[in-house]
Amino acid sequence: MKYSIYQMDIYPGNPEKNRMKVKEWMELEVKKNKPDIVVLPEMWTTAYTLNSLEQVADINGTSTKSFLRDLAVKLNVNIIGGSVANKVGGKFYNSSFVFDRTGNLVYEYDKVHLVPMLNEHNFLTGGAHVPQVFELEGVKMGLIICYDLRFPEIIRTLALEGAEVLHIVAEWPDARTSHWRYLQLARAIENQMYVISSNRVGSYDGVRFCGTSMVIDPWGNILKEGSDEIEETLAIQLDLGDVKQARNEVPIFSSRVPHLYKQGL
Ligand SMILES: O=C(O)CCC(=O)C(=O)O
Repeated sequence: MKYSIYQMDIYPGNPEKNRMKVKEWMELEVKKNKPDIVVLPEMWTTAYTLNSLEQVADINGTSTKSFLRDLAVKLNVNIIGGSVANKVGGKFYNSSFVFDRTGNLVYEYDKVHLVPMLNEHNFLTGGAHVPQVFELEGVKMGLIICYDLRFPEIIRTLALEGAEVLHIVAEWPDARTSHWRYLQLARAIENQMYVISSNRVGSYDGVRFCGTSMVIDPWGNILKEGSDEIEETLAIQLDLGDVKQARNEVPIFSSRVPHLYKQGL
């Protein structure tokens, strides 16, 4: 499975300009590396322009869905569509869309965990459902958004439901780069899954974002790591058979004793 991950800088509050930028990147990238799957970062149409959501957010995901669907079909590529600010029924969500190469919307998810450090509760509504497993190219996968990474229980649930790859789309600030790196490594090792992340670079409103997008294998080996400041593409071919091998050699899933674990945790 070939991946191309876009570690992108984002024009604040300018969906049109960001869509043009992503289109150009994807067209070039598909020509150059022929990926099966491309990955975009969190809130890539607007950045964190929370004060202007009324002006810049998608409505019912309409613009983003038609943009991503068209690209998926035209370029014959699966798209993990990062996330976008999205107004649904008068409320704003941080929403992800995944399209397969035939243009089917195979998954959508609204970020469940809102970030107190960004006062997100004053602007956004948290999603009503934890992430679910979806499939691309016959492989079971999951997707979480940024702060969700701090909640291992939702990722364990994905692994228990068969996910072999976890995607993380993010705008993670450089004030906590070490958390970003170690938490991803821990999630990969404890769930014996690939972790693939796309984090933005650049700055907005006095916050610098740390890039450091990663590809980690089920043993916790870092196969690729982006820089902490420049825009770049991480292109890589993965052998997903490694997941079964890791789970056979260290069989943590059959060693679990869930009847002893506190219910609801
Ligand atoms: O958890 C963190 O430190 C950063 C989270 C965040 O910035 C986000 O979810 O957008």
